[in-house]
Amino acid sequence: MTLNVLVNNLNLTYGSYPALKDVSFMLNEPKIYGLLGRNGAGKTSLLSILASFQEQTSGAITIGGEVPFENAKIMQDVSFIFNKDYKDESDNVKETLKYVARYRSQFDLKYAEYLVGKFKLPLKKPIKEFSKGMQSALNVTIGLASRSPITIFDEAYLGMDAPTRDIFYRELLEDQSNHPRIIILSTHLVSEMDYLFDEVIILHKGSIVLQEDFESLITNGSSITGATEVVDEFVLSMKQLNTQQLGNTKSVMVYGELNDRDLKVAQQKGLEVGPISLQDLFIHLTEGDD
Ligand SMILES: Nc1ncnc2c1ncn2[C@@H]1O[C@H](COP(=O)(O)OP(=O)(O)OP(=O)(O)O)[C@@H](O)[C@H]1O
Repeated sequence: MTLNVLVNNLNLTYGSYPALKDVSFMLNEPKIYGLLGRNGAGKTSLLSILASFQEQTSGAITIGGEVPFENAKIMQDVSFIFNKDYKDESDNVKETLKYVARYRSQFDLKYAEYLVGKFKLPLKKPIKEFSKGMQSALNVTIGLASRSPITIFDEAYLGMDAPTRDIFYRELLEDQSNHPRIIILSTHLVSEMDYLFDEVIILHKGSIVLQEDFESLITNGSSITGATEVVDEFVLSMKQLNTQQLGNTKSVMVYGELNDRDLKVAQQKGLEVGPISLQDLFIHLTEGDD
């Protein structure tokens, strides 16, 4: 079952500070959505509204057609995994998993135990004595094993070392292919995680600046590099995203599919045509006046 998420002209202000400005989007397929944004862009604010942790100032949000705030039925179907503070948590992994299994109807305890083994988490040690990375691994275990129709990971990898993050990413892809649901991953680690995303949403200063299918985003963007005057002429009528100049060599990021003729002309003129990365695009779309 896929619950769709509809967000319409959502605003959130803290005092007079506008943290979210007219945010609208729709998630209606069981996919992995990458939510990208720089520090303070509003990712956690947005995700905490989706998870009913707080209410918006104005605008509408529905999950499966229902308003999620203080809605016990919808809250059952949404898991929000964030960097929880476990400093007072004297329960161990075993007790914690048992507790979660009691209130998450789709929780797969066997799978959770398998993940605990993969992450090599001690079963009997109190969680407050775990390292930051171990606590994150436990959070991820709970998030994956809950199998909630809407699962949100808000920078869930914090403190994990590279091999541990790799286990997280592999398990995420494997479990998503067996149990498709709406997964939202908020992250700064764009180049490391881009292959996980089916769709990308970029939030900048509280507003959505892009929502696009990852494949088409990457195939529609190119970088054109060569002698400045030749590059300038070639990209003249194209949508230009970013420019870098090094001596007389220029590199321009363009958006819009290049046809065979364009590619032939580029070759004849000695231009190098390369792919763009999501990271390049992210940097470009979120750079600016700071
Ligand atoms: N409780 C709060 N009171 C006042 N301002 C807040 C509060 N929570 C967040 N903000 C502000 O709202 C803006 C968005 O914060 P938010 O935590 O949503 O961003 P983020 O994209 O998750 O950032 P990061 O990537 O650094 O975690 C920031 O300017 C932040 O200072």
